[in-house]
Amino acid sequence: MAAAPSTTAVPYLEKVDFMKLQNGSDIRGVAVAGVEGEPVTLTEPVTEAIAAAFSAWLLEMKRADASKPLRVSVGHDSRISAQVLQDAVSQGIAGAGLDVVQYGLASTPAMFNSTLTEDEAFLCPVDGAIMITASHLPYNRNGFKFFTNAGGLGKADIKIILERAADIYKSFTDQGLMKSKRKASESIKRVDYMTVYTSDLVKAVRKAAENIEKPLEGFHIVVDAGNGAGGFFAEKVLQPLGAITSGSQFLEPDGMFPNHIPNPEDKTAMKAITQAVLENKADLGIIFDTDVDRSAAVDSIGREFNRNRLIALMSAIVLEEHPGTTIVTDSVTSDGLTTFIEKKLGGKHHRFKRGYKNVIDEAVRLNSVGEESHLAIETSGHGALRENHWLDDGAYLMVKVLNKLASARASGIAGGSKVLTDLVEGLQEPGVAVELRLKIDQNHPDLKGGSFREYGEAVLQLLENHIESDPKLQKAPVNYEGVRASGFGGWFLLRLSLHDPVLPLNIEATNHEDAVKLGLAVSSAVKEFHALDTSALDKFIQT
Ligand SMILES: O=P(O)(O)OC[C@H]1O[C@H](O)[C@H](O)[C@@H](O)[C@@H]1O
Repeated sequence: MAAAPSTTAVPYLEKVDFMKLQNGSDIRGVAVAGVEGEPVTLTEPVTEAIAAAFSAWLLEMKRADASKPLRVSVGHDSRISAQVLQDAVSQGIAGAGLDVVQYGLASTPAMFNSTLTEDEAFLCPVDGAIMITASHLPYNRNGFKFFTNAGGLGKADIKIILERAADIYKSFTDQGLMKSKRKASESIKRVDYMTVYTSDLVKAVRKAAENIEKPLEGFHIVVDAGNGAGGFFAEKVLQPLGAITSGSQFLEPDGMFPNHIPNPEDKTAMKAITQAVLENKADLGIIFDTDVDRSAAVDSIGREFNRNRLIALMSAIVLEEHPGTTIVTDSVTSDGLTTFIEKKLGGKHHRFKRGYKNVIDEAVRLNSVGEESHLAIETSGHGALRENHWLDDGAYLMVKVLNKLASARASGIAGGSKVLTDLVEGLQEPGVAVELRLKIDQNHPDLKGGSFREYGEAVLQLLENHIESDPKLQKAPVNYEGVRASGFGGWFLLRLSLHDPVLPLNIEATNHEDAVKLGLAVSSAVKEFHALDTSALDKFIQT
């Protein structure tokens, strides 16, 4: 029960209120009031407690070499709550006795990079980094991602930090908060770190192009940053490399995202960049999500390098450099992609679980047990390369694509982005590809007090039994998540969402009719589960 209304800046909160802010390996919540049914959960004191908890965690991690105060960098995307949360985060860090270095508008990968950069003039490397972002979520949300030089924090660390934050929060007083505010205002340092990060990207392309100063001279490349944090890519990366960037759009940060959702998985967003490429007769289009850890591209004739096609392109590039290497992907990749990677490119496709951190951790694990892997990539556009410290960086993925363009030009091959399009030649693409998200009603009596996860697992178990008794369906021989089967010239995967009480169903087939047959197979298996909202599936199989 909540305590009586108080005049303090620190209203009573339970530990569970903190735990609810965990979203896999991120923290996410509501930071702006005004949306019905979505009360603010990331208040300033909550944020300060989380930053203080991260600082305490970091102090423990780095205790051995903490002869001088630890440094933590703080950056944010274009959200309207960014400034308020940046102040609260800074107070949490300063209050814990650590040094705060603010970067202002930044990308998530740049924040990780700041733990690796060796440059004292920019107060680098930092010991820890906090990115304030909620990726492509609506304007009222926000959240945090945390990094050390070992990479992004995982689920288990986030849980510890939130538990600790709940305890710290309990000890907050109005006077204590005033004190940390004063401490922060006296000690915060500001650094233009994005200059360091972008010049690293520029250097990487120049190096790949035998140190030509402007290897992209003559290329016309348009960027769509969706009013997120990625606008820097046009001016600070492409232009110094000689590319023309006119026609680039939505480069100005605007946390209301007035043009489209900054998300390469969003159809409207992809349409917007495709249109910009065609209207400007550009060689290439590049699109980023809000915090630039994801990206996609569009070739000069408007074909998307997105989802399986982006993975195919990146696999082709990486397998040229590392023949035979294993490509780790998420679970919703197509059968056609496996054939392409294994038969055409001579690599190995390891289709693992959904979730960028899962994919990256799996690639790292494979290398540690002697299986060489250089690329971990998700259909969502998250991708990480071994050569880039397994940092999932949408901008770096595009650097690899630019390298390919530049080296083709250097060796006299003309034709704009055709060199890229040719690389994915032969990838079989389904006529129909859908993702239907089936919600589990957590208050339904069918759950019998159990969790939605248990309920979801029961649905999956029954579906698996059905597949085994259906001669038209073949269960995927190797599968790490949910239930995947092939049949009718296509496949489906039903799995539990990483975060929500939802069973996402992916279906791919040559045509709608076959996709419906796959949908019907799932539908007949799950029909007894009344807490499962199958309306999206019902609608699909009726059309
Ligand atoms: O399991 P889902 O609900 O489909 O969500 C899965 C997605 O969640 C987040 O957005 C992660 O950043 C992605 O890496 C992941 O793919």
